[in-house]
Amino acid sequence: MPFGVGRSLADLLRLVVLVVVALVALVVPVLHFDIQRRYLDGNLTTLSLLTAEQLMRQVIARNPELWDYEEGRVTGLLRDELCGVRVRQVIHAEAKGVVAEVGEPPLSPALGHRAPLLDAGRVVGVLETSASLRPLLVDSLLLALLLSVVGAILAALFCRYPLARLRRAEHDIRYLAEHDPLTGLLNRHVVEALFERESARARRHRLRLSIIIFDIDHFKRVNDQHGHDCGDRVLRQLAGLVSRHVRASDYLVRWGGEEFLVLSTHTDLAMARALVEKLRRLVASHDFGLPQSVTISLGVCACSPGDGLERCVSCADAAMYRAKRAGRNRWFEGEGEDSTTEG
Ligand SMILES: Nc1nc2c(ncn2[C@@H]2O[C@H](COP(=O)(O)OP(=O)(O)OP(=O)(O)O)[C@@H](O)[C@H]2O)c(=O)[nH]1
Repeated sequence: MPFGVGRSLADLLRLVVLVVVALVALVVPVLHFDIQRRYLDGNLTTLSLLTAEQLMRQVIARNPELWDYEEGRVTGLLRDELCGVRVRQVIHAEAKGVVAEVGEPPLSPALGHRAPLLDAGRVVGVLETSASLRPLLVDSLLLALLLSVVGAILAALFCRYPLARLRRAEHDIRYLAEHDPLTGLLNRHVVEALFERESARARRHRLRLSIIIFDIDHFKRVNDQHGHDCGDRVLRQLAGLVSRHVRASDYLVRWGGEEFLVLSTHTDLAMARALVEKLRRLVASHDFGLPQSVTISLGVCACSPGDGLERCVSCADAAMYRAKRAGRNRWFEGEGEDSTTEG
């Protein structure tokens, strides 16, 4: 009968790790692309500001066979990297249109610049520089892929080791908070939340919900006559016995010392009566390894829709005390109309 509420710290941490990995894999490549684009843009601007003379000096130094300089005009082709970037240049002579074009126009998306081409202070044409952004995009996409893979591996390792340890610790803490250490049953701290959940479900599906409270008869005598350890053993045996005979959809709770509560879902009063009688007989006929038999007194209450936990418990509790007063080893139902004794 596992019971857990709320989102765990481990779940929250896992979410944070996934968000961080996704952000890094997204933001770093975008930043990388932006920085590279600015760098390229700066280089194109620098190149556009070259004078014809400077341009010629650089170009001829690199490709002397391709270049020709006549009457202060630049003609010819440049296929090279200037200022560290591969560029396409279209050089216009004054009023003569394009006189030189370098390579194919870059595929879009591309960056472009236009600047006057000067020769000895005279404008001899227009220098256009442009560069494709595709290599940068490819680089950034590869970086995103790399970061995603590395991030996924790190996140998987984190979830497998530190997070798994945290999850186990959380599980242990939750188990201790929700269970009774002696019997392993749920403890009374969880009943409020359980009842809220199950009564909401019962209202939605028009089902009935019953509460049974039972208490071991003269348990003090067991402790006094056979010792506290023997009393503990009886409590553990009783818990195991009853939990094997209630439905998986029922909740068996150690309510206090030698008192137990069953929150029985999908159970109306007729079914609850049958259950309490079954439990009473079961315990009374079980061999706990003691000279005397162990019996229980029970109280049952079929909760009405809208009843709170407190009302249902006090109804079942009052019925159980009536059973004690009436001689023990018997059960009463809430509001106390009926009772039965050992058959
Ligand atoms: N061994 C053991 N005894 C417990 C534990 N919790 C409560 N008890 C004992 O349960 C006994 C309950 O005694 P009482 O409240 O007088 O009830 P009772 O003797 O069962 O008598 P009735 O309930 O009236 O039938 C006390 O002796 C408690 O010490 C526990 O965890 N282990």
